Amino acid sequence: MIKFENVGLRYGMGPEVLRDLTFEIAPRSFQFLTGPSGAGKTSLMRLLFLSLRPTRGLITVFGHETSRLGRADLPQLRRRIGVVFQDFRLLDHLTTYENVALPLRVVGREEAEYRADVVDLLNWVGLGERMHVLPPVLSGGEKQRAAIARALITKPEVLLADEPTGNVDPPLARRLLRLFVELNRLGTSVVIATHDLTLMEQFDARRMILADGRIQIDE
Ligand SMILES: Nc1ncnc2c1ncn2[C@@H]1O[C@H](COP(=O)(O)OP(=O)(O)OP(=O)(O)O)[C@@H](O)[C@H]1O
Repeated sequence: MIKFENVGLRYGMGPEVLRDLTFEIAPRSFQFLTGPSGAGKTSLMRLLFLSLRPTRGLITVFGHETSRLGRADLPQLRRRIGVVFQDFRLLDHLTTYENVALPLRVVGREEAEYRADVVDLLNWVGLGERMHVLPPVLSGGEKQRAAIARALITKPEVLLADEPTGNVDPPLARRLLRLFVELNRLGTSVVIATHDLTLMEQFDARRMILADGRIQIDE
């Protein structure tokens, strides 16, 4: 569903930070993306989300070779990919409920039609009681779960999460992992970028390991 062939990336005139990446993200698959700090995990996540273009090689997303796509084609493909950013990116003037509902609102859906789905999802991530508060009042773990719910509300085919357990304590990290595993069982492909070894030890999944700009895959 996402395919990289000999992909390379450099920023400006700098050295290549990613080199010769060839791999696939299969439908319904689960993988950890790992590697030392600065190895390029965030850069690779941005390539997967089409917010960066590779400097060489081919990236094919849902059957579309991305170098042939114009800017106007990207939003439609991106809607099929959910992303949880390291810094959550919640809007502080909207409630938790409104933040999660936002991706539906921006595509013109009526609230009456989606309200129950948003409430169900908030309950699923354990934020049912917190849906009417503003993000500044949420704890780090609650913000994380709100960001996950917002990424999932459009029922994406792939979920990308960058260090989703970076700001939470170990019991909550385990809970978030269970949430991702459950999501994967329901059919979504999951890519979790993390350097948290304890997290990876809790679930036997494919590991994509970045080092010196190259990728090694442990199936
Ligand atoms: N916008 C940018 N401009 C120039 N260089 C960048 C930019 N973003 C990242 N880099 C460089 O690319 C390399 C990979 O960075 P990236 O943030 O992708 O790594 P990472 O594995 O996510 O690191 P961390 O685990 O510390 O978040 C680093 O050498 C970084 O300095």
